[in-house]
Amino acid sequence: MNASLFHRYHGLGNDYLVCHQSVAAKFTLEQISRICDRNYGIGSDGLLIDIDDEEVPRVRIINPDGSEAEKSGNGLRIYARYLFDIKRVGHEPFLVNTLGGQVSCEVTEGAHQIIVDMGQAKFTPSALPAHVEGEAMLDQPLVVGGHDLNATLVSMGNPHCVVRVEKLDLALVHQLGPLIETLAIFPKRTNVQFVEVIDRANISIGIWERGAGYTLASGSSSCAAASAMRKLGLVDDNVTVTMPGGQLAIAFSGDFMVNMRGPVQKIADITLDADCFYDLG
Ligand SMILES: N[C@@H](CCC[C@H](N)C(=O)O)C(=O)O
Repeated sequence: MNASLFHRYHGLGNDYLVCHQSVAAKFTLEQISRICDRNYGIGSDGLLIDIDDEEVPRVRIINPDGSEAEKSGNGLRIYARYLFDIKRVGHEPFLVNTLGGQVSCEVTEGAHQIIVDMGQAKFTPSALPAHVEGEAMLDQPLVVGGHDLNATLVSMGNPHCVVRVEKLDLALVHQLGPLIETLAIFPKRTNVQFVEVIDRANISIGIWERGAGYTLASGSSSCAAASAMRKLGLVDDNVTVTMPGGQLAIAFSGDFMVNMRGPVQKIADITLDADCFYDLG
């Protein structure tokens, strides 16, 4: 196994590097942050580490700031495509373990469309976790940076704060996203979505990701935003989520079981040069 081989993929412009656990083991978290840096490293919205010595494939999801995420929707679609590319799976559905629970994946349409059963959306604040009283926070007032917002808290295995707006303004996502991510009520920080409901089958979202910042798309964010709007009764069971990077199809069944379908493309295999860390000491 090449000591520094990375595989680069994107899902709607949310890009990840994938590497085997033996490659990741060579690097500190500071070095992984450097690898994800867009100016001083290869650049990516995170690193997916393939753990292949267990019965069920497992993926670890490292954000560009070195923190570890429990789950990632685009990350899971990309990991599924990677497993298909290295011929560990075929077109049959298969399981993947994450810190945020087990999911089922299926690689379809010549490997360009991936379906993931993302598990259940949960609304109890303790699931995120969030220091909020009550069984759920649904479209409740939240004042941030002098703005009166309405927020719904959702866990998809990872934490999400979904802000419903009349008109989506991406400048506000950049401005308030980092403030919401680090509010004291979220001890593990949170991902943030601003959501405009277009109609009962369409929503439009802007995303601020925990540990990564502004991203063009996010799978777990799409699931969380659609779940929040479904819980509020504003959308039906099939929802198209439009993001700056493109669209994902979200479908609900049972008690908020969430299915996600969307594309993945491979970009490159990349060999890292050790000189990348020369100035890190
Ligand atoms: N891009 C992802 C989410 C990645 C994890 C997130 N930053 C977190 O810390 O929870 C997605 O597509 O879901």
